[in-house]
Amino acid sequence: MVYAAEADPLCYPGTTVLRNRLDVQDQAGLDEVELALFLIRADEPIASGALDYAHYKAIHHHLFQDIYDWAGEVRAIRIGKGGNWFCYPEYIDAEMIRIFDDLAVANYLVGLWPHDFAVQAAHVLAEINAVHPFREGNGRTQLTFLAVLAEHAGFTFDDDALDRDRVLGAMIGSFSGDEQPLAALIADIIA
Ligand SMILES: Nc1ncnc2c1ncn2[C@@H]1O[C@H](COP(=O)(O)OP(=O)(O)OP(=O)(O)O)[C@@H](O)[C@H]1O
Repeated sequence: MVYAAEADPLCYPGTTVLRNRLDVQDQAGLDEVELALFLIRADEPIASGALDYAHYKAIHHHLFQDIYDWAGEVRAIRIGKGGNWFCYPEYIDAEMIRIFDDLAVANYLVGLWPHDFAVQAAHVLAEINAVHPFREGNGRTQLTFLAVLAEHAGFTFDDDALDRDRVLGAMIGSFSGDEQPLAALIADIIA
């Protein structure tokens, strides 16, 4: 997805196309290979971990390692979408550590009824989305982590039930503080 961003050293000069390991310099071509390589990695077992910030970064690295040298690394520039600016880069680490500390205190949402899991997981996802730690690949990392979190808590997670437009609408709503559509979406895809 194309971001509103400052001049970005990660992009080819004079473009908004991210430098990539395949050296594809047009956005349509990059979108195509990025999706193909992502799908291969998404099909592999996802890195196991402690459901902490390091694990979250390892998931991003796993998914995007074939495409970007900086896979698993936090962005260094300010970015936003649709008029919403995400966390400034200098505060990303502190915010992510806080979010994952809260998740640990909540015992990783284990032992909850599905409705309560959905409400609390929606809050975690909304917070991570507001931080948007990576330059690209945040949405796919969020959903992959949600699947890991749901399965760890004993739920099954139905990827196929994810509707892109519904996810987008729910995430945008959550940015403005309305987490209910995101909670309803999560409740619909876990069992
Ligand atoms: N205007 C917005 N405000 C808040 N969040 C947004 C907005 N537009 C998109 N998002 C969220 O940002 C995430 C997408 O981030 P990013 O483009 O880095 O990830 P991606 O994996 O490359 O893209 P996608 O999720 O579209 O496949 C998604 O969770 C999406 O719902």
